[in-house]
Amino acid sequence: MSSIAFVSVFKRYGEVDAVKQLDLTCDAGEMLALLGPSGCGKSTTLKMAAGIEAVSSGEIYFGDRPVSRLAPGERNIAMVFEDYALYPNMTVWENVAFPLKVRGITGQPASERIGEVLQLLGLRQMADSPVRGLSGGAMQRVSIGRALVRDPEVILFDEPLSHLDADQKVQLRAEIKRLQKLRQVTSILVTHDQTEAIAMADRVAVMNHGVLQQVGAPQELYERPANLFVANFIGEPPMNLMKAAFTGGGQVAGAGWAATLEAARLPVLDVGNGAIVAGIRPENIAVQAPDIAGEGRGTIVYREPRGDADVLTVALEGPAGAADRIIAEVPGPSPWRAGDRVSLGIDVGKLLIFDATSGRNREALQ
Ligand SMILES: Nc1ncnc2c1ncn2[C@@H]1O[C@H](COP(=O)(O)OP(=O)(O)OP(=O)(O)O)[C@@H](O)[C@H]1O
Repeated sequence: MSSIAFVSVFKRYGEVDAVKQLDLTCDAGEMLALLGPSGCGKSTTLKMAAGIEAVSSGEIYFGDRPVSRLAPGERNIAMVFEDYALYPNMTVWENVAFPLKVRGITGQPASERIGEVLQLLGLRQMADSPVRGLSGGAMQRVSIGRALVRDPEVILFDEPLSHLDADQKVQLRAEIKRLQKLRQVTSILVTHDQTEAIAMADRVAVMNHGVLQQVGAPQELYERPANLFVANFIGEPPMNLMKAAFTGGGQVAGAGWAATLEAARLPVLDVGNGAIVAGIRPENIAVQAPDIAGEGRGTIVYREPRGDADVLTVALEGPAGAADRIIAEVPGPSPWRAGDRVSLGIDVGKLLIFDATSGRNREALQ
């Protein structure tokens, strides 16, 4: 078991900088998710760890060992791909046996390991079935079995759940997490799906345009996003992000709302007069009767019932009519309907302040 460290890694494809100045470590035994929109450089990062793509500059270490000049076969990694990459005419057993066979491990030692892995993955009953004809979930289990069977130093998961239906996704992500923890295999997971990253990974690295934006535990990214990109990317419905300004006395105001921040936060937040953006998550806004004092008033323009929650879009009442719209998420079913006039109570302790130009969270640690 070893860590994986990217040190000042760049990857250029001609004119395109796919990965820029990446400094990132996946600790030994950890599962680290690389998360970001299409084209952000997450697959390229994974391919460089695998040795499928060469780094343009910088170094990748497995533990203390620099690996960036080693061929994939010399790195002791296993990969799990989104399209399973199995041999369809071989049986489940034969597919899992394959990596051992190519390394000359056969007979009793191989059978024991294959049997154990099939047991772990609940595949014992289908050992003799051809892979062709299995469900997507079962196929992906087989490819996980094939990855685990030879105890690799590192497993690289490339969008492993993207072809599965919702039920299988939920089941398999729990399964992968369980096995990864049980075997303590250092793992990197590439995904564009934040639910998947948050459910499976110990830490999540968010990338955009080839640049690492933030790395941290899921809760950390959610509660203390380092910048506007992460704030907007993590969370559904997304964080409300509104142009705002400090108006004196610790008060921050936008179009149709105003909140007073705790004095202790002001030395870090109310600095200079650069433009700011205020951020608040929908669940940190209370929706109440219009006569109750709050941080703003408005009218519900849209209500989306989600069973256990209602997502309410509120058009605030602004001085010049051009006020913000705020999304609030309240426990459901709620009494609120489109057309209701309401008062909004913002949980000011959860209100974040970002520099509008750099996008940086003024309270970010990194
Ligand atoms: N072989 C290649 N040749 C040229 N450009 C490439 C190549 N592979 C990737 N790129 C470019 O590098 C950038 C990063 O791509 P990458 O596939 O790593 O992103 P990604 O976040 O994994 O996206 P996706 O989820 O769509 O795979 C993109 O601009 C992409 O077009």
